Amino acid sequence: MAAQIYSGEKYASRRREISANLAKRPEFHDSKPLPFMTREEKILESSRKLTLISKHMNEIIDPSDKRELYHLNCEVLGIEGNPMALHGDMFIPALTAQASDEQQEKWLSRALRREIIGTYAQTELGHGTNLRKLETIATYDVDTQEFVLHTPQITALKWWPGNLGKSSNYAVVVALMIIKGKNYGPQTFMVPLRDEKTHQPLKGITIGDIGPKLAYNIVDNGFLGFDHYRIPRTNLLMRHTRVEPDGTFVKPPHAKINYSAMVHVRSYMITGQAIMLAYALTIATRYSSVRRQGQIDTTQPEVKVLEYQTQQHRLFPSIARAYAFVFAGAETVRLYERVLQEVETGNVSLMADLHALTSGLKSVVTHQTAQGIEQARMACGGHGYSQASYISEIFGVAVGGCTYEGENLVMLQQLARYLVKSAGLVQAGQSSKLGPLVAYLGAKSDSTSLIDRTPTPGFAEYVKTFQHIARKQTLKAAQKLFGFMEKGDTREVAWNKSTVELNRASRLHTRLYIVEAFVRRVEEVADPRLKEVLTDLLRLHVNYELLDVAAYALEDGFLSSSQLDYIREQLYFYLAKIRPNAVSLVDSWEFSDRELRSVLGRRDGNVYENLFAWAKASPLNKTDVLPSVDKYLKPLMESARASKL
Ligand SMILES: CCCCCCCC/C=C\CCCCCCCCCCCCCCCC(=O)SCCNC(=O)CCNC(=O)[C@H](O)C(C)(C)COP(=O)(O)OP(=O)(O)OC[C@H]1O[C@@H](n2cnc3c(N)ncnc32)[C@H](O)[C@@H]1OP(=O)(O)O
Ligand SMILES: Cc1cc2nc3c(=O)[nH]c(=O)nc-3n(C[C@H](O)[C@H](O)[C@H](O)COP(=O)(O)OP(=O)(O)OC[C@H]3O[C@@H](n4cnc5c(N)ncnc54)[C@H](O)[C@@H]3O)c2cc1C
Repeated sequence: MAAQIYSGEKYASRRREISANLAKRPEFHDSKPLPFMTREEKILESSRKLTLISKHMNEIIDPSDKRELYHLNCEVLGIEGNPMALHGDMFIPALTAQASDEQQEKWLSRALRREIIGTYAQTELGHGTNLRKLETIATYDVDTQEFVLHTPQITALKWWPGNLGKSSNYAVVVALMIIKGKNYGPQTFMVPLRDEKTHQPLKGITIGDIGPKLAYNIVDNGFLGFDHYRIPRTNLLMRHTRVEPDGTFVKPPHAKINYSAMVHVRSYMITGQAIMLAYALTIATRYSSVRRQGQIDTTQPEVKVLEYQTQQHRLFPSIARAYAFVFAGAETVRLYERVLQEVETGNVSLMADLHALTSGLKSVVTHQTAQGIEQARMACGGHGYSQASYISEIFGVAVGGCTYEGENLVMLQQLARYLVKSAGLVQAGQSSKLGPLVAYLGAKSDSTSLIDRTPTPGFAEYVKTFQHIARKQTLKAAQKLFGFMEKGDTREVAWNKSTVELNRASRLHTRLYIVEAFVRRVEEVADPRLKEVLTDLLRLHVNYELLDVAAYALEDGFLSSSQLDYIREQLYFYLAKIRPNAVSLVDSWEFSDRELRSVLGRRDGNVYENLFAWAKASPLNKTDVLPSVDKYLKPLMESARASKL
């Protein structure tokens, strides 16, 4: 099963080897539990481990293999980030996709060797979503052939970029490019921020950390201001866009080609989110198979809480989602890598499809992941609320994905633009021009779903029902938009009046894609035992997901209420059928205890002993009487007693 999850036996077994190797190297382990450390201690600890990784990586992994590096990072550094997180996730991808060969020679090679540390500085105090209104300006000075970076007002301060505050000495900075008074929109520049030897900020640079956040606190998200700060013309990233010495602007082959670092993260983060959801579910499912509370049969001993149907309903559909997301994530990564290669040859035709797909997936997956993690926490009762479970940290890191790389409701609208265009083609009788991801929009629906009309309905019946729902909602939302425009609204106003419905269409389209990705993967499985378990999980998934969106199919009679009852019964049947495999389904992700960092979710199942040992190790328990008691509480109680006398 691990080979299914990790897209092949090779990587699945490499993960095991890497974990086994690290188990023998205590210097790579957390020196104490992360929840017992201050933010400064965590950053120090993470930097210590980063240095070790840098020194010894070649002994443990193949450093050219992104997935091996990712696993090493998960084991050693964990999810709370590290001082070079953005260096790998965005700085290097931005240089790879946007720097010219010459620029790569100069900077990328140094970045890969970690001679310099970089980040991606785009968001500002006043603007994150609307990139066309960023306020940092890069004005071209033809005389000196330099760009002058400037922060004209407080809202123009870069704000949020990860590792900008304290760790990075370079950044790929996004600024509005002005040449001879003309605004050429957001462009990307390579900008030195700190002296390479002293790490002191360079003259003209104001820089620092933005303070603690909900989670992800090992990362020093930062602020940055420029005071007429000059960089050479050749620091504009010029793989696709160019500015000649005389200020002539050479357009790229696609207007949004500079957004590639964002598309990179959106493509990869689907897998990252699946893994974080699986972390929380591993913890909650293991714990639920140890925790005994209450009886189902009063003549029998107390049961494991996992026997309760409500507990199964709380956890198992999310287990199915974690599988669905990791399968969909593998597809997006493949598409991203393909588009990256095609863009190199000048073919930008798939950029719009990739943008639409990743915009929808990042939004739906992050939202459902956060929901699933929070349910996993509640499934652990009181102990879920303790940081010993580590679920609160997993939640905090994962839920950040709803905001970063494009706020979810905004990104759903990006997909909606693509869907509306496709609906326009259908309306114009040009369905043959629809791309493969939206071809279903041009197909005709059956009048009713055939679910429950055959003894064991195949997945095709479910897919058709999801297609019907997504198609209906897309065409309806597009119709709403076109209707407002026909009545005289501008497109923008009409769009704003239709966005709730448009975003619903985007969600339904994306959920259909996720179901289809799951079906595609299960159909490929050759081993009959694996296929059976995954088929059960997929059946749980399609029934759960369909129930969740059934209103759309009920309202036009595509599904009847008796079919709905059938779907509900199927759901309950598969909850019970999956129960014996539940722990194996989470164990198959093969997370080591080190990687999980959860006292509650350890493989040994010795929950109570582990919790007690953890509590005893809490810094508050170093002494029996705290200084705060000596200083305040004792005098308070004493004075209360004295006044009573
Ligand atoms: C199998 C398991 C193995 C595990 C394997 C793991 C392997 C891991 C390996 C490597 C790991 C590497 C990554 C791991 C990542 C995981 C964790 C990551 C943690 C990261 C930490 C946090 C990072 C956060 C960083 C940031 O947040 S950076 C800032 C991000 N900011 C945004 O996203 C801003 C959002 N706004 C926008 O994007 C844009 O403004 C907008 C909303 C898209 C609008 O733009 P604009 O105004 O310019 O355009 P529009 O007018 O709306 O549209 C015009 C047309 O342009 C099209 N368009 C827009 N964007 C694109 C695009 N990118 N591509 C193509 N086309 C685009 C748009 O569709 C319009 O088209 P039209 O035809 O409709 O006109
Ligand atoms: C953990 C974390 C890490 C980050 N790392 C980085 C980084 O490394 N580099 C970087 O540059 N940035 C980074 N960011 C910033 C992040 O990318 C932005 O916060 C994000 O893109 C959202 O933009 P915003 O903050 O401007 O939200 P806003 O756009 O202000 O969103 C506020 C509300 O307005 C709504 N809204 C905005 N525009 C529209 C619209 N057109 N239609 C309808 N509703 C709208 C949103 O839906 C939301 O409800 C990070 C953020 C976080 C949380």
